[in-house]
Amino acid sequence: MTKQNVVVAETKSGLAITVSVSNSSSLFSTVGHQIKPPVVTTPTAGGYIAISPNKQLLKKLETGGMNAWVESMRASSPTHIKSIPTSLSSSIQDYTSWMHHHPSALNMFEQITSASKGKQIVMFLDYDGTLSPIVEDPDRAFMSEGMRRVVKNVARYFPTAIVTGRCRDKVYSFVRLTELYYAGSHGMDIKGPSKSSKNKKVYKALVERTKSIPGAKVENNKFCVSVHFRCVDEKSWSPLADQVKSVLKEYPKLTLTQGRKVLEIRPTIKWDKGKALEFLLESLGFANRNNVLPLYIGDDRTDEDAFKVLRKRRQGFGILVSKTPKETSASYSLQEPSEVMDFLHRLVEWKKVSLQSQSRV
Ligand SMILES: O=P(O)(O)OC[C@H]1O[C@H](O[C@H]2O[C@H](CO)[C@@H](O)[C@H](O)[C@H]2O)[C@H](O)[C@@H](O)[C@@H]1O
Repeated sequence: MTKQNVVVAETKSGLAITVSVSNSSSLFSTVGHQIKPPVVTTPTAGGYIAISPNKQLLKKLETGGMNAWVESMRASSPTHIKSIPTSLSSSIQDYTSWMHHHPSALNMFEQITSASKGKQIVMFLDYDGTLSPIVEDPDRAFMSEGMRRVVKNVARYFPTAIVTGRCRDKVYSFVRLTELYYAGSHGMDIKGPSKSSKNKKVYKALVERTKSIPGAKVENNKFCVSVHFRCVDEKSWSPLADQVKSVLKEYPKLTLTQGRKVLEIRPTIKWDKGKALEFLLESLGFANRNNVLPLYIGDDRTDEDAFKVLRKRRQGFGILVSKTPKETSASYSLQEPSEVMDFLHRLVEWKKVSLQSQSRV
């Protein structure tokens, strides 16, 4: 059984979460940043929410169902949303119905702020596709100065955390705001008993086996590895999946998830963005308080784990960033990062005004 010690520590760049996995065979075990003595938390049972789709994906790989696998890659890519209907009128109908169930957070702004009366808003923000636009080169997914300013302001009024699939250092190099909390690698930092270099081996193996596929890009996220296929010709998706499969076979402790034109290879541990959200709430002293309103804004499948947690807790709101209808557990939607920026800006202005009126009373 894998035992996880979760450590929370203040660092210059925010809050470091370290999950120490004492199972020596676990993948990507490496030394995290452990500043305070460990607060031992055994993540509760209930399982790793992303496990069933992962199992399905792996099964597809094992059974050689390459077509199904490539279908799955297509389905995870916004330009291949299966539900896009062929006729314009049914498309409009679907969109209208989806918006009815997931109205724009900008239009629902008053409802959101009135739900926060007497409560502390805690803001959780995904990075890619939420604070920065999706771009071809993952190393150039920069955040605009305007977005940085507004996030800085949000953090002046509300505890604010970035929860990302990226490694913490990398996302910090993009965001560069010391006043935020950062939860990297889908909310986990893993500390193992030894300075294992398995993650580097997996990274190198993936680089080696995908180098003949034009456009494929492998990114080392410290505890996870991303294989990007945004710039890969669709004809090569199947051979690319084949190569990823061959690496996965050598590391049975690895699991596979999908993001936006990205295959994500990560350790199988009971940790995801939902658990990270709960852990952050607890660490900030907000766990069992009903005077807290968590808001989580994200665009990716991995953000669904956090949306589900908020639904389950019947607390706060998940806001999905998407231009197209998608199955989601989020309550509200925003179309793109520029709308995220507007929403955050309005929130800051609303808070300023409410603080001013409180001080007049
Ligand atoms: O949790 P997130 O902050 O949303 O990070 C998830 C993955 O985001 C990055 O990939 C995505 O954005 C890239 C840059 O815009 C884009 O090129 C790629 O197609 C997207 O999937 C990041 O590079 C991954 O490592 C993260 O896991």
